[in-house]
Amino acid sequence: MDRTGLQARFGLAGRVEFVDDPGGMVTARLMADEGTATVALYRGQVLTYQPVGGPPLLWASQAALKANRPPVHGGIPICWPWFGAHPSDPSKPLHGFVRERWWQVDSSGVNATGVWLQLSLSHDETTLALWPYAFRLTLTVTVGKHLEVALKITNLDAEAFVWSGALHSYFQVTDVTQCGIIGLEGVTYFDKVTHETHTQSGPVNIGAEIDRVYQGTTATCFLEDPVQGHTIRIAKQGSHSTVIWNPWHAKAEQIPDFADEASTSMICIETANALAATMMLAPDESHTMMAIIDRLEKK
Ligand SMILES: O=P(O)(O)OC[C@H]1O[C@@H](O)[C@H](O)[C@@H](O)[C@@H]1O
Repeated sequence: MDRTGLQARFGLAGRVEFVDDPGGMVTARLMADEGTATVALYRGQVLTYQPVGGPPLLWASQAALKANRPPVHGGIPICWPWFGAHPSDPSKPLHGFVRERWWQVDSSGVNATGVWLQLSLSHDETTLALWPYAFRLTLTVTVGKHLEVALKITNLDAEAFVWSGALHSYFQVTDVTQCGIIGLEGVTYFDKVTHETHTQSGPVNIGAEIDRVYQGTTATCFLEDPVQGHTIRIAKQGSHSTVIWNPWHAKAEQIPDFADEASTSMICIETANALAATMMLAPDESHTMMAIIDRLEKK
């Protein structure tokens, strides 16, 4: 559907409007009294979130958006139905296939939590060729006092299926080397850089490549940015692992559209179900994984 058709069906005066992102792709802008967010319909990807009175909280590669070259690093890409490499076939796309598809707009509205938009994506011939199960995903993005991103996964198949995935959130920081992530103390993680397992002690600090899957954790994370003078709070539901990722300078150079300075101005804290948190869904069963993001000002 074109932008005018979307505006006529799902636009809400002063609350929901359809605009183009820097790459000319149609994007929904949600405007609440407490903040704004944009959601790209291609990829089903939240691109921006800015609470009123504060800076943007999500980082996105402007070069990637302009070029519209997959994968677009930034905002909140959705990894599904597998996280990372496909478990048995490395030729299949990293992080699954739903971030390179058009999502359908189902509805929009305003409720007590804020301004919301619901998108959905279901199986088709191309998804069945990559992954042989019938499914439906609904993505509900709500902006109010927080940004809430809820991914509901429903098994429409006659067989049970196993999935892993993530809301792969990129956060904007001033200088990541001065930040700390609180909330993962005592949690065991698999380090994808060294292939070792360790237990976190104290805050997570970043000064080199980091790619870790923290396992068996439902904890809220707090990203402290002393230069900005605020903390970004990332709470979650229906998620049993948290992924922390920054490619750092050398790896960033190998990623198209990932400017070198991005290594110090962003950090991914991903609401995930990965590795040991891989889930099985029986026919007709659903599961919702949700990230709830807001900003705490330094008192
Ligand atoms: O470049 P992509 O496909 O968006 O993936 C980025 C990164 O995503 C992280 O979640 C993974 O743990 C990393 O291993 C991966 O490199």
